[in-house]
Amino acid sequence: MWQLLHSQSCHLLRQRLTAVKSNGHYFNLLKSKPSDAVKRYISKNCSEKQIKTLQISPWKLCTGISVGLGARLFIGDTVFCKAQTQSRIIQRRPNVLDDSGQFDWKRFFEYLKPHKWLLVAAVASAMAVAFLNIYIPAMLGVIVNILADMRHNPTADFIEQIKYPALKMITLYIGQAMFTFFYIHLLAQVGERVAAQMKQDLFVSILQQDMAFFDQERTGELVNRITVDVQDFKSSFKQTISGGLRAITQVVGSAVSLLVISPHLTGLTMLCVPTVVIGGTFIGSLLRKLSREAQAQIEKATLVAEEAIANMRTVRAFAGEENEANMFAEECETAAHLSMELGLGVGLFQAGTNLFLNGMVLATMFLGGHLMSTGQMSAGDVMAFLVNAQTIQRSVAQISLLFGSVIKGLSAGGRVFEYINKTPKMDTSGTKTIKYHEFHGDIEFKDVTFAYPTRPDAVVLNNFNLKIPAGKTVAIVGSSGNGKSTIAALLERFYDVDEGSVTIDGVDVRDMDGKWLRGRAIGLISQEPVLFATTVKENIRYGKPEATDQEVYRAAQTANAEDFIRNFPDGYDTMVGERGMSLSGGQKQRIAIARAVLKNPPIMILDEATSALDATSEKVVQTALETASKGRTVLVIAHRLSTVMSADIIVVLSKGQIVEMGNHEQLKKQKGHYWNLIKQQDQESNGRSL
Ligand SMILES: Nc1ncnc2c1ncn2[C@@H]1O[C@H](COP(=O)(O)OP(=O)(O)OP(=O)(O)O)[C@@H](O)[C@H]1O
Repeated sequence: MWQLLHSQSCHLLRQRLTAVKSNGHYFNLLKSKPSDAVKRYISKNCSEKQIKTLQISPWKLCTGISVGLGARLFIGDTVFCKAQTQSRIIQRRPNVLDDSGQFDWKRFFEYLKPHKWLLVAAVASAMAVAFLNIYIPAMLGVIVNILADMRHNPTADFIEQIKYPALKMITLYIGQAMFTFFYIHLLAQVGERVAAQMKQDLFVSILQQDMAFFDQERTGELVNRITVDVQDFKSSFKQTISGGLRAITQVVGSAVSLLVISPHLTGLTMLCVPTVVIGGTFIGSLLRKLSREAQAQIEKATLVAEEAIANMRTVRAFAGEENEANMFAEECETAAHLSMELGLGVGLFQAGTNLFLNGMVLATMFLGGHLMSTGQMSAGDVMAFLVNAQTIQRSVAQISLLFGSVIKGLSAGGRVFEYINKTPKMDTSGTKTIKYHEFHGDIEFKDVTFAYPTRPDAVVLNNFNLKIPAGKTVAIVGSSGNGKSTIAALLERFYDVDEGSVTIDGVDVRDMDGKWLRGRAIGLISQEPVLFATTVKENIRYGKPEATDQEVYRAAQTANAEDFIRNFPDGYDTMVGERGMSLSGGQKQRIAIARAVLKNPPIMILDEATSALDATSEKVVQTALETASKGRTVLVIAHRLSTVMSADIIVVLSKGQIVEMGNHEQLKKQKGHYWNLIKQQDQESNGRSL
């Protein structure tokens, strides 16, 4: 036991030590005083509260489980914001333990509302079982009294006396079995329906969030909420209603029975109830906090594994398997410790409760025996009292067991509701569309100033102005990180400009119906075409779900993809693998072009569409792009200048500002920025060929 206490306390200490890890150096509170560098690190990175936490003496932490657990529960989480050893994990959303994940009771009842009658039936059945469980001891008491009478009066007709109570008892047992079946079956229906609805709403809510939301959230974290958290919540809900409600009813009902049987004995029992309630509520709130931490840590471990598996090629290419395994092990270890702390807390609580209740049973027997000896109670009464008291004991033990599950369920539910209730910051109420025959495709960026929401201080475009005439191809070039892709993102309205406007045919994109803008008006082909793990045909059809097979084939022809698709044994029904893994870069890109062409958008954005390809594939894809772009307004974002020479207008961008503009010949003559970029790229490619 002491070892366990010691390991818990040491673990607390270790967590505090990791909090002060600076550039790979640990400041060991046990052994040394902090160096100046560490002091500087602490004062820069930790709040006053955290510094106080770090200054806790190790001996105080090691003075036993109450202090250890208490310290962990009260001050543990303040350390967590910096308590990371892997830079990848530090990037995690910082407010995972804040109040935004509070359980939304109102919303929860809204989910229950459509199934209220099923729920009422389930609850009624559970209550019926509880009442039968309360009534059965009384009947047992009657039977025991008959048996006891038989000893004193052996001539009485036993069968006659026992017949009705025994029949009643059988009926009670059958009733109990039936209602047990009903409440389990009905509850499963309510739980599954509510969970399915919550999952769907959560997914829809996530899909509607701004791009800024996805810039800071991690895929694994979001997937966890849809799967693990909803599942945990559902299990907890079912257990609470079935076990918890039944147990509470049994406690109340049995307590009433006890009162009827013997107020004296019951008085003794009731004396202890307030202590249980107050103690339970207090410890419950502490354990809930600990459970949230443990869950967050488990999720973190999952994220590490998920990221490594999703990027297996990169991991293998950098021989990073061991590193990933170590990182995962470290996160798992921390998660296991937190869960053990939770288990310890729940265990202590449950053990304490059981001990307390067993003590009560002993006291009851002692006092009951005394009342029997003075003739105030019969043997049947004492028997009924004991069975009732045991029902209470079992029920309370069950409640304390459910405790952990309720805590887990509430925090999982809180995390689900946090995202279900999250409203996107961007205003998506715009409804304007432009009729196809009125659509020209004149694009204008007017006095645009923009910084990404996740980095509001880094202004990417400052007072930026650009007109893209309808039907022309405008290429934006410039060195890396200058804001080229940002221009495309603003035209697609992935983000809203901070100042100024982006218009298409004079209509502000903020006033447009976003679905129409991205689904119909603009086709985007980016550097890394993302394909879904389905057939070639379905991937192309993603551009226009209602497209016929003939339309899909025509789009593939335009994208120069028909030949290679037909050469696959399964043709258009070939499965492309996860993210299109079983296709070459050039093939993936041409399928992406076909997908964009299928929706026949008047505007096309080609964002570094060929930059990930080798020279041969680039030529094939470039030809496909030229065919696909005919008759449309095209915005080309390019790093490689060889792909933009035929553009009508070439815009040279530097630090978010236009520094040169004209066609290839004009800019070449000017011998300015464009000329320098060409020379620079020539040198780079010569260097590469050498
Ligand atoms: N989602 C984002 N959140 C925050 N900052 C971003 C985001 N995307 C880009 N940035 C930053 O905005 C600036 C402009 O990026 P952008 O992608 O527009 O450059 P680019 O000219 O297209 O670069 P490249 O040629 O390398 O693709 C960069 O400093 C980049 O770090």
